Order: sequence, then structure tokens, then C-alpha cells
Amino acid sequence: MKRSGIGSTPLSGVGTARWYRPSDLTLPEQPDPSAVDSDAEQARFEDAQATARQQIEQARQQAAERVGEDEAAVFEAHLQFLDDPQLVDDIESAIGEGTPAEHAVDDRFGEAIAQFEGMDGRMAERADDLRDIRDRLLRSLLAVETVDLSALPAGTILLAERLTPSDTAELDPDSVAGIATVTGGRTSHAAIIARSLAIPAVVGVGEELTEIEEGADVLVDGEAGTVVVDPDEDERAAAGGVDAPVVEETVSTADGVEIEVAANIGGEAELDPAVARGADGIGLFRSEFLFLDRESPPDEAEQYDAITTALAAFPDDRVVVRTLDIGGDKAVPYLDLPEETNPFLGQRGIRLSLGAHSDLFETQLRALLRAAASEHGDDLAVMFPMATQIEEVAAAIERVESVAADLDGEGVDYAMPELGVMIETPAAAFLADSLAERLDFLSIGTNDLTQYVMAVDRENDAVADYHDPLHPAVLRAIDRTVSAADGNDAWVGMCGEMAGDPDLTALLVGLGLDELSMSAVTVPAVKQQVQETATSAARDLADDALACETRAEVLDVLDES
Ligand SMILES: C=C(OP(=O)(O)O)C(=O)O
Repeated sequence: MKRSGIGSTPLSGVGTARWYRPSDLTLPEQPDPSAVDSDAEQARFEDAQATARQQIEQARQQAAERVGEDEAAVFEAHLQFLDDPQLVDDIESAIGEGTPAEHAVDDRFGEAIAQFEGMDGRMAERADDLRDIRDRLLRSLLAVETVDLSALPAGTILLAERLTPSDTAELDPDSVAGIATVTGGRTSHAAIIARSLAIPAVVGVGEELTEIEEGADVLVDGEAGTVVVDPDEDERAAAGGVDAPVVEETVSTADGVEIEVAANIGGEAELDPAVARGADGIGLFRSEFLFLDRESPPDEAEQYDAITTALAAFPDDRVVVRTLDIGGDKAVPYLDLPEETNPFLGQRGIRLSLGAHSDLFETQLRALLRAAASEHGDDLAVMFPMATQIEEVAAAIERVESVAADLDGEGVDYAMPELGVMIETPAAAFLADSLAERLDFLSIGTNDLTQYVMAVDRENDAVADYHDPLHPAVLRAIDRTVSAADGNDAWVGMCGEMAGDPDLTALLVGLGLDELSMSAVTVPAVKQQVQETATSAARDLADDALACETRAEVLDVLDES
């Protein structure tokens, strides 16, 4: 049985279906108190407490090893809440009066959570801790299995309603043979991370996916965008995957124009695959991924290590680090970002760095400027996300200069990296010439640029058809950006997912991009395309595409090329 979705990582894998259902904690209906065996419920509660205690202790140990004792301290607080005499008393009295253990836990924790939510600042954050402990107890009482995403058995095909970016970042590419999700688009961050980890993925399959049973034999074909249960030999053999020889050197077009083909990464785990696939450096280091899935932000030393590790992996190539781009679909619970109706249009990227989280921006800039003075730091470049105003970019440059002055005053070694900006909003594309005048480079983020030009949520598979960078409006925004860079002696790259589609390489070369940066998995195929492209023909192709008024016409132009 074959189901179709959106092919996201163009690789295929076969394995055993495993459902990830993180939050199915629906309570059974509450029986009459007279029908409840209070002693048995008390014993169930004590067992659940013991299990939770053991899990929290284990989480504490892991956090201490991975991120340090300070971050692990939060679990001490969890242990105290778990044994809080008032809370435990209340739960046990409710059980004694004939309330089943799960209802007693849910009710009493619910009250405590509501109390904390009504308080200010740090106290309100305690509500999250209580939710965490309540959910641990409920999972144990309801026998809801928790799946440890970082320790899945080899050959797992992970099925889920949706995955968050941090869920996906936890996956071990050596054990996960594929991912398929009910919702999600090709440029959602979970899909992007899966691609960076080279995990075959199909997203946006729809409700049909839920019919696949736990333990089924499943093929995920990320090239064709299909999920097949019990695939036969022919289906396995036909499953797609981008396949091209790895070329380590920088490649040139057939007529000698050099194009850098770099990789996008979110963290250290993606460096080796990027090197192995012959990437010419890093065109986008999504530094915000260093901030996800933890209890507090990484400090200057940890960020410095992450940046210098990336520089050392590519000692002769450029490494472009994007400053913190949180907000949108990248939630960071410990930062207490405001709840917003339209988070993609709200406090994101540079807006937060210059506003509510200027402290984090300063720490990050210190780490970056110091890394620029490190052994391989000459090729470090830094870019700002989500800019819409010249004032923002001017303010960001000022911050860089003031951090440099501070480091200077402290006698700390630093150097100035190249500075650039992401072109991912229509405002930035319209202002590209003014931006290029002030900066060393522009990097086009087509995932967001398409989202904002087309007024389409990149996460929403119901409108996924609108999210197509081949729409003439997006192509014209790209063209405008490239011309602005050329006219101002700045280099121009593209780090949105469009750059990684080998079928579009000739078009992008024709549009005049100097650099293309993508999930490492497609680097070899894009390099191959660059080598087979002649720039004169590519320019004609781009001119024809730019003359189109509809996406259908653009597709016809590409088909005919
Ligand atoms: C590269 C981009 O940034 P991100 O996908 O991380 O938002 C983009 O928007 O194209």
C-alpha cells in the first residue's frame, strides 16, 4: 500500500515502523469512588513516583555530562517538587477518598500549575517544571511508553503526527532509516534538520499515514515522496536517491565560472557529513540550533567552541554563521518568548537580538569575533537574519563594533569577520542595494523569502503548493538581490532549500549566484550540475524564466531547457 506526501530528504530507507506519540495523555473516564480500590491506587501512585524519580535522576546525570552541572540543577528542583509534602499529601488524600491515581495527580498538579502561572517571572516558569513532572507521572500511570528519540533501534522508520526541530535534532542518523509525518512542509525546520542528517523523509502525508501499524515493514522514498507498507523487491529496487560522485574541489561551470557549493548545518554532528560530501565550507550555520533542547543558553565559551570546530572542519573554506534566529517555528522555552498569534510575523531573528535578547546577541558576537581571530578564523563570515530595515542592520553593525571595542579594552584577541545579511523578507529584497552598500555579502533565504513574498505559511501543508520559489514574484526578488550585490561589489549566495535542488542549478547559475548552500546530501549532485552548465545558456534560461508571469510558464521554460 503506497501513500504520497512531500519528498523532503531525497534518499530512501526501509525499516520497521515505530510511532512517536509524545503527548497522548488522555485520562480514562473517572469511575464512581465506591468502585475504586484506594490501596491499589496508592500503590500505583508510589510506583509512578519511583519511576519518575529514577527518570529525573537519569536526566540529571545526562545533563551534567552533556551541558554541565548548572543546567543539571533544574532536575534537582524537579526531584523536590516530586516529593513536595503538600502536593503528595493532597494527592494521597484524594486517592484515599476514591479518586483514581491518574485523576488525583492531574487535579492536584493542575491546581499547583495554575497557581504558578498566575505569578511573575521566574515563578511562572516553575509551572513548566510542574507540567513536566505531572506528565512523567501520568505517562507511567497510563502506561504510555515514552520513546527516547536519541536511542531508537537500528532500522527504525519513525512515524509521527509532526516532529519539532528539537525532536529531529535528537535522532541518530545511524539508527533511523526514515521519517514520515502526517503534517509538515519541505522547508519546515524539522524537515531541514532531517535533510542535514541525511535521514530519508517524507512529510505532509496526511491522515492516511496513521493507518500504518506499529512494527510494519515500511519504505520511505524521499525522492518520490512516497511511503510504502510491505514494499516488494521491485519497489525497493526502484526507490530513489540522489547519487553523484563526491568532488572535493570547488567546481566551475563548463565555461569556467567558479561557483561555491557549500553546506547548511545546525551543529557539530552535521560537519562530518558535509566534509564527506565535498562541501566548499558552510554557507549557513544555523546557530540557533545550539540553543534548542536544553535548559539555558550556551555561554560564550561553548559558542566559541562550536564556531571554531566548524572553522577547523573547513580550514580553507568560508564558514558563514547566522546569528540567533529564534521565533517562528523555533521555540526556546527557557527564553520565555511571548505567545503570538502569528509567530512568523512577530518577534524573530534580529528583532529579538536588538530587543528583548540583546544580552544573548552580545555574548554571541563576543564568541564570533574571538573565533575570527582563531587559527582558521580568517574565513569566518557572520550574517543577520530576518532584517527588514536599514536601521536594524546599522544597529547590528554598531553592536559588532561596540563588542570589538569591549574586547579591545579587555585585551582579548579578536578580528572582524565579513558581515552580511539574509535576504528573506520582501523588504530586504527591495532594499537589497542599500544593504549591499553597507555589507560584504547577501545570502538569499528562499524558504522564508517565499513564505513572505507569497503570504504562505511554510509549515502548512494545506497551502504547500503556494510555497514555491519558482513563482515569478520570488524569482524577480532573487534577480533584484543579485543585481544589487553585483552593483555594490558584494558577493551573493543562496542558502534556502531552493539552492539544493539539482534541477534548478542551471537556473540559479543563470541568475548570477556566486554561492549555493544546502543540506549536505545534495552537494555532490549540485556540483555535478554546475560542471555541466554553460553560463551563457544558463543566462538565457534565467532571462526566459524572469519573463514569465506564472509558475506554470516557469515550469514549462525549465522543462524545455
Ligand atoms: C535558509 C533559510 O533560513 P531558515 O530555513 O533557517 O529559516 C531560509 O529562510 O531560506
